[in-house]
Amino acid sequence: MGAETGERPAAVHAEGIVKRYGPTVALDGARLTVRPGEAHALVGRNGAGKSTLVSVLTGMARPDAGRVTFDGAPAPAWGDTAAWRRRVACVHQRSMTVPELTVAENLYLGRFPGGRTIRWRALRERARALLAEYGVEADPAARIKDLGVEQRQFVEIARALSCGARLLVLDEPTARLDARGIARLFGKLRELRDQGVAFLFISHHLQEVHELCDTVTVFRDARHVLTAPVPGLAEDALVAAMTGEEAAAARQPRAGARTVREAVLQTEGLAVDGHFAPLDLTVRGGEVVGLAGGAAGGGTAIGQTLAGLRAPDGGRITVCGRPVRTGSVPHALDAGIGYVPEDRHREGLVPGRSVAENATLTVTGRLGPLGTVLPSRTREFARRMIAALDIRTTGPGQPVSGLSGGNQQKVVVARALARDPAVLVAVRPTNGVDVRSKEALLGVVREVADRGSGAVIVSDELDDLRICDRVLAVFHGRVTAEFAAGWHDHELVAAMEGMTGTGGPDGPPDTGRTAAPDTGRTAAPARPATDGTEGTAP
Ligand SMILES: Nc1ncnc2c1ncn2[C@@H]1O[C@H](COP(=O)(O)OP(=O)(O)OP(=O)(O)O)[C@@H](O)[C@H]1O
Repeated sequence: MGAETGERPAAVHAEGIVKRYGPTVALDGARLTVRPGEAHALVGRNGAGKSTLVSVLTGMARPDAGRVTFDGAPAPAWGDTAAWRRRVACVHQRSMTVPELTVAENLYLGRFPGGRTIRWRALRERARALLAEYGVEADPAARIKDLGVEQRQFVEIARALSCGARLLVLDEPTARLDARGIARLFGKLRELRDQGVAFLFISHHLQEVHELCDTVTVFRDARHVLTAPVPGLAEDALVAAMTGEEAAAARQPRAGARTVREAVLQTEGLAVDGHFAPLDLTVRGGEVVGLAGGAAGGGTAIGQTLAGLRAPDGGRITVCGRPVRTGSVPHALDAGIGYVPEDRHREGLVPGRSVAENATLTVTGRLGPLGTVLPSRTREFARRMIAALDIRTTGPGQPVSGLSGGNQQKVVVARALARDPAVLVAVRPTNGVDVRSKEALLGVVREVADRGSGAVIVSDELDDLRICDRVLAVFHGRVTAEFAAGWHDHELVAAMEGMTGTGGPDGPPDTGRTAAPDTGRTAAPARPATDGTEGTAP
């Protein structure tokens, strides 16, 4: 924001922050300064201390040492929640709304106007006015659980800012949004910034940092290592600061020529009304197949149906030629389908259990004993996975609740691999995982296929799809095009958004994530898929 705000005290300034969790030093003398009206990114590898700093800056965690000021004034007293809320607003990695309550109730949770007697009609009217003030389209009477991720986040932003704060902290807000949702979120953030709101934005998507932020701070191993203006900062330099290594050439495993074996997974006419049309899919051993599409495209529902979490309205699934009873998680598991869910919090982990236990528990084993897996094998498998997936933990015995978000996601992937699945079905497997760990994780998926299993990756992340031998674009629940390895980003992005067979040869620059829909792209023609099983790139 330049000279006019340069003299003003920082929106938030933190220095010398130390935070320990038992033997883990989550922050070690960390510092950060966000200027008024600034869009400031905070990046770093999984476990670098970003979310811990967010907790300290929002009054949710008490640092062991250090100082925080807002607008030059000392941070509120520990425990004075209302005072913290007036200083800083926060949208967390995990939704802090109450799903069963209405939008209006959530907006005024813990601060119902009018004292003890709640006047519901007046509350809804107030909520309506508040939502309108922040340009949020949501019905105050709707239950939060019936809203999409994006609307829920906007409600959280409105709630957070309505307490008077001029500083908004967003911890991985784009992790569960598709390209259109991200474009709308960024539009809203830019509007808020024009009104003088500063924000601290945490993301593993470096192109989002470039798109939205003026300044970036890098944390590594619990410490501040760099603060620099975003324009002119090369991505290599940013990654080097995050990893402490010289930037390596892209090591992303890519699909290549492979031995493709017999079919490990087949679906015939598999369909869920309102989610996806009859799907005939064949995945062979040695093959990684991508289902490319945004969150609402139907890919997630396909993944859930394959995993037995959803009962299909029609169709069959076979694994290695044997029929699988659909709509049953135990049968899918027994048949050899390993599953990485999109939402690690809801479908993923048992927080109180250790990394080793979680890595070997099956979904159905959640409440029961560890089944046939012996503890020593459990630990051994966990050790191998900790190394292969680069999980930052004090050891296999650490409870997963003590792991950072990205490291928890890696445990979910480890668990899906524990049973040596015939086919691995992974929905957005690198969600929340840092740039370097992403390479390791995708490399592991590639190896699983190279050893003879099949894999299906459901994602709209181009990096996830790059390791696939072929990619089927899914739009509005239908496979609309098929691409062999070697596709161009712009043609796949266009197909994911339902644009098949339009435009000319030039596309938007490759960004790694599907571009927002308003980037003015033109797409190369994609060949429409026939049955979703065979095909070549256009
Ligand atoms: N409640 C907790 N108990 C024990 N250890 C914790 C707890 N919260 C965080 N840690 C540890 O502190 C370190 C920093 O974690 P933090 O969540 O701040 O990382 P992060 O940079 O946000 O990572 P990610 O990108 O994966 O979200 C990690 O080693 C983590 O295991």
